[in-house]
Parts: sequence; C-alpha cells; structure tokens
Amino acid sequence: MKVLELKNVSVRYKTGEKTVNAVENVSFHLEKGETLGLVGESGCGKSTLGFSIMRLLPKGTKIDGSIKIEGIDISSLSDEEMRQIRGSKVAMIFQDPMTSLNPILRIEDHFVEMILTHRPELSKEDARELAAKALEDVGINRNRLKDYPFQFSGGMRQRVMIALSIVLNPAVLIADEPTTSLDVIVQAQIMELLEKLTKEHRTAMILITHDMGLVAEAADRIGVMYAGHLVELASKERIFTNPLHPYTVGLLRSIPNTDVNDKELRYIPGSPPDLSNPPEGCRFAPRCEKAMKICWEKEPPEFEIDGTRVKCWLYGGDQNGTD
Ligand SMILES: Nc1ncnc2c1ncn2[C@@H]1O[C@H](COP(=O)(O)OP(=O)(O)OP(=O)(O)O)[C@@H](O)[C@H]1O
Repeated sequence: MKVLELKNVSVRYKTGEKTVNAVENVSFHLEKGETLGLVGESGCGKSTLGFSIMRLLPKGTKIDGSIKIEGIDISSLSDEEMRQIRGSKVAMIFQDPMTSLNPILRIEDHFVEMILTHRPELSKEDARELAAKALEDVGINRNRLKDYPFQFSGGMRQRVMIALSIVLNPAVLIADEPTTSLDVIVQAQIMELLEKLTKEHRTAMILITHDMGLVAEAADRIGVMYAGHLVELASKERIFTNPLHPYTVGLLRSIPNTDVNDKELRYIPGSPPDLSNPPEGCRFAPRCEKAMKICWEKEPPEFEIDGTRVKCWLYGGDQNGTD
C-alpha cells in the first residue's frame, strides 16, 4: 500500500530577485513500513523535499506537482487540516532536536499538547500515560517526563524527539540527518532504535543523509539527488552492487574504505551548480567523467534499467530510451 506518493514535485524558493530551483520534477512513492534513504551532497534539495511533504516551506515558495499522504493530496488541505495531518500521519525529526523542543516546557508538556491537539477526546491523564509509554519505548524512564529538554544529553534528546514523533503512530516519518550531531556509538544506538520502531509500527521512513554508510545499514531503497534532481532510484542492493549514474558511482567511491590496498578517498571534483541559474542539459555534466555532447545540450529524461530509475544519457539512445 502506497502511504506516500510524490508526482513531479518541483519547489522554487524566492530570494529577492532570484528564484532557486531547489527541487525539480521529483517522483517516488513509499510503501508501508519501507525505508527510503535520500542521499546527496549538501544543498541538493533533500531537506526541501522533507519540508514539502510536511508542507512547512517558507511563505512565497512555489511548489508544483502532487504529494499524497495515505491517498490525500496535501495541496488541497486547509492550514488547519494540514496541522491535523502533521504529527498524526506524517512527522519529521531533525539533526538538532533542540530546534523542535521548547526549552521552557517540560517534556511532558510537549507530549500532552501534541497528543491532545490530535486526540482531543483523551483526558490529560490518558495523554500522560501515552507519553510515558512512548518514552519507555525509546528506552527512557517515565519519571523523566517532568524534566526539561536541557536536562537530557544530545542522544537522549533525540530519543525524546523520536518518541514525540511516533507517539501518534504516523504513517510516514521523515528523519533529516537524525544522527549527524551525535558521536558514533550514540549514532548507532539511535539508528537501531529508529529501525526497531519503524519495523514494529510499520512506519514508512525517509532517511535523509549525506552518509552512504548509514543508508547501507538502514534503507530498503535509495534515492540519489543531485542539484534538485532525483538522478537515481533503486533498491539498496542495486545501488551498492550496480550503480548506474556516474554521480552515484562517485558517491560510492567517496565512502571511507577499510581495505588496506585502497586507502585513497576519492572526491568528486568540482561543485554543484548554482540552483538559481542551473546549466542547460544535465546538471552533473560539468563534473562528469563520462559526459557526452548531448549531456551539455539536453536534460536527460529518466530511463528504467532492470528496476533502476536513472536520469542519465548513458542509458538513453534508441534501444533503451523511454523519452
Ligand atoms: N528558505 C530558503 N530560501 C532560499 N533558498 C533556500 C532556502 N532553503 C534552502 N534553499 C536552497 O535550496 C537548495 C536546496 O537546499 P536543501 O537544504 O533542501 O538541501 P539539502 O540537500 O538538504 O542540504 P543540507 O544537507 O545542507 O541540508 C540549496 O541551494 C539551498 O541554498
């Protein structure tokens, strides 16, 4: 069952005179319980996609295409209806939980307010009990409900955020760099927790990260973004064993390697284009070892090769093209 469906989603930010084409024509869906890893360099539009699904983009931002959560097109909802969906059907956790926790409110107040907004039929007592259970689910003692956010370590705060985001059992969870600010041991614990909870609750998750190692562990499918485009989408196995897009190949080469014979870390030379003035043709062409004449002239369409969706002219031509 499709719990999330994006069709031709484009997002344009307005900054003064400039328009930033942060996301362009992105389509994918998520099945119940599935984890999609969304990877790519800083600035490629990963977070923008997350915020689009939450409908939390700055005023004046133009969004085209359609986003459906459990079949509901969110663009047709009023602000109040969207508020009801946020938290109950779709939730988001961030790199720094302090940005979402109010420092002057006890943990309990965060939960009670959230729960009662969505389930006004519950008593405060019931809401507190739900909160205590959610906290225990993430390995925190219920008596810490009375504490304030600053009384928790970074890893514990992230656990609190996870508990808050899943207490109403949303169908979709967007985790935006959820472990980036944590040390490696805590990172692993948080990822383990996210995997356990999403499995138990059959929550579909979008795991946004620039860390290929993280998606290698946690994702079922991987979407690779470059300069606002989804350039490759495939199962995790396909991405790691048979990457098709030259950018994906470059990302994989830049994963630190423990092989003693291959200690060299290879970065992709160059940098992504200015999204307020993207180049004609393929946005990756200026950095691509395999760029051909057509890549500079015409934006590649998406081709499908053995279940992999790839936006690259290498897979075009008459025999493979679907354009
Ligand atoms: N509010 C905004 N106004 C204007 N431009 C923005 C805004 N937010 C993001 N952008 C631009 O949109 C593009 C995509 O940014 P986004 O944060 O979605 O990328 P990202 O892949 O999540 O990067 P990071 O990993 O650094 O968060 C970037 O060029 C960024 O500068």
